[in-house]
Amino acid sequence: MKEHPPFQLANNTITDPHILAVITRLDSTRTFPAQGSREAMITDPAAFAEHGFSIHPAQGELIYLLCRAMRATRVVDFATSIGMSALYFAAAMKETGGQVIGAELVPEKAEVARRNLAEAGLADYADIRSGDARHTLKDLGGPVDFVLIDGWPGNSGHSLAYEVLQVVAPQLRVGGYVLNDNAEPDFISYIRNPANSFISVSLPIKGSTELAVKVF
Ligand SMILES: C[S@@+](CC[C@H](N)C(=O)[O-])C[C@H]1O[C@@H](n2cnc3c(N)ncnc32)[C@H](O)[C@@H]1O
Repeated sequence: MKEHPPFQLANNTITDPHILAVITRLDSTRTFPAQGSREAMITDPAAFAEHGFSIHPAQGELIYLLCRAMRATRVVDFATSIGMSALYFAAAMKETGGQVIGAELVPEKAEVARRNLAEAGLADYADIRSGDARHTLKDLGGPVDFVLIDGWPGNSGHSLAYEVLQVVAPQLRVGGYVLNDNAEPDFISYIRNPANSFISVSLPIKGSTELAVKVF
């Protein structure tokens, strides 16, 4: 996993000191598992409960800015892990009066995420669902404005990113965004095929970050 410049408070997106304190703590305490652990990641995500694998600040700020720009009120965080991406989403939801729906398979991680959101004063703006996202995200309660697909190695023919996209894309409104970390090949070929109702760009953030918008 690539290192990135330390988190800086140079931008003017999130200014609440409680939220920034939690983001800064999570960013400065990242841990990375040993190389070659992909097999174990597929078979036992719980073995990685100590590792956040969190999005980088530039991705978080982009999420925050776009959610504010579109006045998003129902957004999805797959997956939540210990809550870094959920913090950026929930910070935006605090301003728009909305809610982030998070999905996390490992219960200990979901609990840590809830604690981090509470410490940031954002508990009221987040619904973190424990369990397999392919089930917990089936009913999002209405049209969704923004989805993060920050996945995990899958154990079937398709990546988890692709499979979760199939669950959430029908619930995304036209004009809604999908942001993807990890660039899973089957996900990328699906989202870049205009017949699938998306147009998409690859942004040079953390290697490559795919940003797509649903156009019909
Ligand atoms: C890359 S991390 C997410 C990081 C998070 N977005 C952040 O910024 O902190 C991927 C997470 O997916 C979780 N996961 C793996 N399989 C899952 C599944 N089927 N449903 C929900 N979460 C899953 C893992 O436990 C891991 O915490």
